[in-house]
Amino acid sequence: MLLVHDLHSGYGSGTVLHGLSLQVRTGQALAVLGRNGVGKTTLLSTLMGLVRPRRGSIRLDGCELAGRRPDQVSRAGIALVPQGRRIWPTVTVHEHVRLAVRGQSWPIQRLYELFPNLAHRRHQPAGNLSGGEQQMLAICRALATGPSLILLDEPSEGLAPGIVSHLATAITEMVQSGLSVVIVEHDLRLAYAVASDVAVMVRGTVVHTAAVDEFRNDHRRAHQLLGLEA
Ligand SMILES: Nc1ncnc2c1ncn2[C@@H]1O[C@H](COP(=O)(O)OP(=O)(O)OP(=O)(O)O)[C@@H](O)[C@H]1O
Repeated sequence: MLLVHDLHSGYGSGTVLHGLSLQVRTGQALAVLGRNGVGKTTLLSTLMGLVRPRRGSIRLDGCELAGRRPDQVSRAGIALVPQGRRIWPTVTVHEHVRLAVRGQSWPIQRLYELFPNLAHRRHQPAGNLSGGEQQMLAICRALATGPSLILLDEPSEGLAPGIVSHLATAITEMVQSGLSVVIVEHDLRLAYAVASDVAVMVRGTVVHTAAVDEFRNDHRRAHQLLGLEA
């Protein structure tokens, strides 16, 4: 279980997260929603150790991670799939996966079963893949590190709707296998398809949490918090 309590972080003299708290149960997918600039990416960067928290606690299965370096956070079981994917265009699919593999929880064969397109294109440079395949590769590479919690930052960005539904299937399979997921996503169809719960951020803190079914039927509240049409 991930337990985040009273988290404060930011850049330089600016504070972005103001006492944020949330929790993610083992095997749960939580969608973090919010308008542009409320601090969703900063939250994921802080959980991963890329931005140092100024105060607060990040506990994964009882282990305190606040203040740890990204490599320590990774070894403790958290993996980040960053916005923009950050794959290496000239490196083959298989090398991406092989270089990341750690431990036994997601052996390469199992990863290729989850993403058959990548298996077919394993010997091609990642730059030849479509945007959707590159996103799958970024997820595959994160899974290869053997995490218990995966952080997904806007995985649907720039992808066609058909590809997003493939992505939803893959993420759902990951959750069903026991992985915990935090997904930051503007595409509410994807967020609702994969997550059981939502946490809504406003100005650097979580102001509302709910089960997905409850939230998606509460149009008024979604409108207020996310600026959607009622
Ligand atoms: N590297 C950085 N240095 C300084 N300020 C930053 C940096 N990254 C983000 N910020 C600022 O932190 C605030 C929160 O940004 P963040 O990207 O976390 O929000 P977000 O909710 O993920 O937004 P979006 O939905 O547009 O991706 C913004 O005011 C942004 O300008």
